[in-house]
Amino acid sequence: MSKTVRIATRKSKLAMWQAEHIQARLQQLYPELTVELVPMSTRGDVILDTPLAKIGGKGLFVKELEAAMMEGRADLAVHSMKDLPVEFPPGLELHTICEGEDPRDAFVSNTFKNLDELPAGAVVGTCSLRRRCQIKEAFPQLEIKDLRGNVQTRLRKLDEGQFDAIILAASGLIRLELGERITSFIPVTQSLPANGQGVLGIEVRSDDDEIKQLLEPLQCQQTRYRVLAERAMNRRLQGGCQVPIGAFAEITNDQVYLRGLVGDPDGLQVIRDEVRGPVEDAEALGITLAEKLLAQGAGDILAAVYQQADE
Ligand SMILES: NCc1[nH]cc(CCC(=O)O)c1CC(=O)O
Repeated sequence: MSKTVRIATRKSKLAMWQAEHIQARLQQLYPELTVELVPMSTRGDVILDTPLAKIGGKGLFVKELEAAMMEGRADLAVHSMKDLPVEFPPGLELHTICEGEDPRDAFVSNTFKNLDELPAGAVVGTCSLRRRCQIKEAFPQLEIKDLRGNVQTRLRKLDEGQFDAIILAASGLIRLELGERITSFIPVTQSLPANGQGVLGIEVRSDDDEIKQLLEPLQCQQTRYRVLAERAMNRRLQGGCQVPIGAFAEITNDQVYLRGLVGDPDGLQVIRDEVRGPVEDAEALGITLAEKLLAQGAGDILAAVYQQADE
């Protein structure tokens, strides 16, 4: 039997690394299989000059990959869980949650050691409303400027002197073997990560039992609980991927410790709360936390953010 499995992926270096990582794991598990990559560009890769928060739109980075799967040009798609919309189109589903990389945000600078060291007026690059909100809340004297592009482009802009520091997901840098560029890891108490940060998810056709079977050994149960709790919170808040929402679940001894945050992009109003409970209740805990946040006004904050993005 010489079956071919095709992996749909974006063309960025990080996306390619992630797809190649899954390709290598499948190849190792099933030497008789031919595993191929199907690289493609998405709308999110093409529109590079507009802040992501403005173009918003759910699934900016996944629509083309999903079309390829629906049309049978690919069998699976590897995604950063963080960039995935909360819902999937009919006929497709998130099947595999792989083991996660470090979930924290990374502080990257050629001059300063961490956020606390930055002088007033220093310019920090990020286009994440979640990062912006938390930095502005704790350090209102800093200036936040939009920073777009793939990881390499962002580092180049820092090195050219356009920013005093930039914030990136640690996981992306580590995967690209750029871990030495991480000046310091930002504690989750200072920057609560995005839901699913550092985790790879694999999307497949719902009716493709053969592919699901092949992917089973790549599942990580601990990470699945984490992702279940975090995504349930986001879903209940109706948050897309470009919103100032933080969600981070730690799993220890079959217990979930889920922390959540909703704030406005300038960090003027930030709501935090947390819940704990057994892993079997991961999803319910996410919903409970979302409702606690909504009860404290998270809905109004998010509505204002969405309205601004539409203008
Ligand atoms: N939004 C872009 C994005 N999507 C996934 C990652 C890498 C981190 C991950 O695996 O979650 C990044 C880069 C970043 O946030 O710095």
